[in-house]
Parts: sequence; structure tokens; C-alpha cells
Amino acid sequence: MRDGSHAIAHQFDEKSVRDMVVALDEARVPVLEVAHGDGLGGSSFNYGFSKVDEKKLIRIAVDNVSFSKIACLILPGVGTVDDIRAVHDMGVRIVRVATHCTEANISPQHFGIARDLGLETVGFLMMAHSIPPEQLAEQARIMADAGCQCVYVVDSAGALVMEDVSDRVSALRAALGDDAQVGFHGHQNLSLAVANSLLAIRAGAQQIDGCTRAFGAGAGNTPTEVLAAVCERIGIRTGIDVFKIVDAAEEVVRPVMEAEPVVDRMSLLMGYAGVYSSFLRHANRAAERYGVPGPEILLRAGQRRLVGGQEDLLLDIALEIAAEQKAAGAGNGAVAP
Ligand SMILES: C[C@H](O)CC(=O)C(=O)O
Ligand SMILES: [Mn+2]
Repeated sequence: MRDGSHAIAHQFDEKSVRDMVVALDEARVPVLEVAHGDGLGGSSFNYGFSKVDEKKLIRIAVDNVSFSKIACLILPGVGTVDDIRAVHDMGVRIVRVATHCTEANISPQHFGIARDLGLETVGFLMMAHSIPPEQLAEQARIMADAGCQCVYVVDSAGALVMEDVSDRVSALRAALGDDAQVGFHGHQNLSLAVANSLLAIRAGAQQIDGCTRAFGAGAGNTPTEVLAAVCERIGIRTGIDVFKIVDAAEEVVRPVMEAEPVVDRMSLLMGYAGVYSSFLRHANRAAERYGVPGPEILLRAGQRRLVGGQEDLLLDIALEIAAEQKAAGAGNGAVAP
């Protein structure tokens, strides 16, 4: 539900969250993540305002599970340690601290406080395609040393291709040993999220993210029901009830979605150019507002290696393209003196 929040511009209401939580809990999904798409405190001009306060939605989630643990994501600086304390008091069991993959050094305070509160901890190294495995492993070590119990390779752009995933997971496994588990969070922009998740499992990842019906940013995330079915076919026990998750995906989650995430020109280019999946709706809006091509915005965002938090720079790029278009238009048909 947290990544799905991006796909509906953070417009979840109470009923949708309640219905999804009940269905996923019944399907025995071990962890359910609820928050604004950009984590606790994400509701803002830069990221987009939530329709319903995330704390209300988190309360609903906590009150409606009997099996699943509720998790919240937090980006240090977007959310604060007070948010961690608040969600702990509400009954959240897991805190997932997300940083850009080169910035693990902003996470130790958050892991420390979460562990002191008795929360389970997960670290999210976002845009993991943008640095090599050994460097990613060094960043993972910073998180583990700070008390993180599972460090994720986060393919925010859906840009990792097969061995790109297993090499990163293996590097993290080697660097972390028994100190922390390794996880994988995939996006579908190159249609590889399920295959990449299997490769992550084979390389030793113990926690894998998914979204039923792929309901997440960009072309969506690893579809949980597909991954659960595939795992069952090849003898990997997830504990998820395949028939119940398939029903939940079709009957409960799909009706909440505005549209099915697809690999179309925009989302494919995100995977191709290594662009943060949650930029999709922001780029579409900027393209429409300034009358410029969305794909061009994404390609330039990739060239500039924009990272999460730089959503406002998509507007700068759109304005730059608009200015170029105007200059080219003014040049056309001009008569030489
Ligand atoms: C805050 C981001 O949306 C986290 C995430 O899901 C990703 O980087 O992917
Ligand atoms: Mn994501």
C-alpha cells in the first residue's frame, strides 16, 4: 500500500486500506507496509498531499490485522524520529529506513531509535542500480552496524537486469554475514521484477517486496500473487495462501486502483534510463503543464542522475525543454535580414 500510494497520487481512503489489509492478512502476507508513498511525513508540496492522513490509515491497518505485521517506511529528513515513536505507539512492528544508495550514513540515528523501541528494522538502499555491488555492500554495512536487521537492494528505477540483482544480493550477503538479512524490492519497468526476485532469492535474499496486481510506482512492483504462485511451483515456501492472494488481487486490490500499471513508453524509459519510478506521475504532470514530451523529461532526469527528493527538478527540466521548443519555434520561418 505504501508503494501503491504513488500510483494513485496518495489518494487512498480509509475503506480501501481497510479492505486491502483484511484481504492480505487473510492471505497470510507476513508484512504489510502502509504510509504515504514517500514514507512517513511525505505528504507535502514536493511529493503530493495525502487524501487521508497516513496515521489514520496506519491505525486502520494495525486494527485490522491478526497475522500480518504492519511496517512503515521513513526517509530521514522527510519523516522524523518522532514519527517513528508515534507509529511504534500505534502498534507498528517494523520500521524501514530508506536512503539513496550512497547515503546510508544518514540512517544510524533512525535505526538506533527504532531498535531501542524494540521495532524490527529494515534498510532500503534506493536506486541500487546506480552504484556497483561492492560499493552497495559498503553502504549496507553502515546500516547493519547501526542496527539494521535486513538491508534491501532497492531497484527503484526497475533498471536492474538479472545478474545485476544476484551480484548485488551476493555482495551484500558476503558483507553482512549473519549480522543482517538481505532483501530485494523490484519494479517492473523492464518486465523483470518476478525473475529478478527469484534471482535475489537464489542469491540468498530472505525478504522480498511485492504489490498485489503490481500496484506500485512506475510500471508497478513485483506482483505478489504471481511471485507467490511461482515460488510455490518451484518449491519455495512463502507462507502466503496462493488462492487467497489471487482472489485478493482480483477482487479487492484491482477495484481500488485507478489503472493497471503497464510497461508503456514512459515506464519502460524509466527502466532504460535509470529513473526513479515514483517520478512517473510528476513527469506526466510536468509534461502536460508545460506542453513538452514526457519521455524527454525522463531521459534528461536519467542523464542528470536525479534521485528521490528531486521531484521539483522535473519542473526545471520541463521548463528548459519548453524554452528550447520556443527558441526553435521562433527560429523557424524567420526571414534573414
Ligand atoms: C520512497 C520510494 O518510493 C521508495 C521505493 O519504493 C523505491 O525506491 O522503489
Ligand atoms: Mn518502490
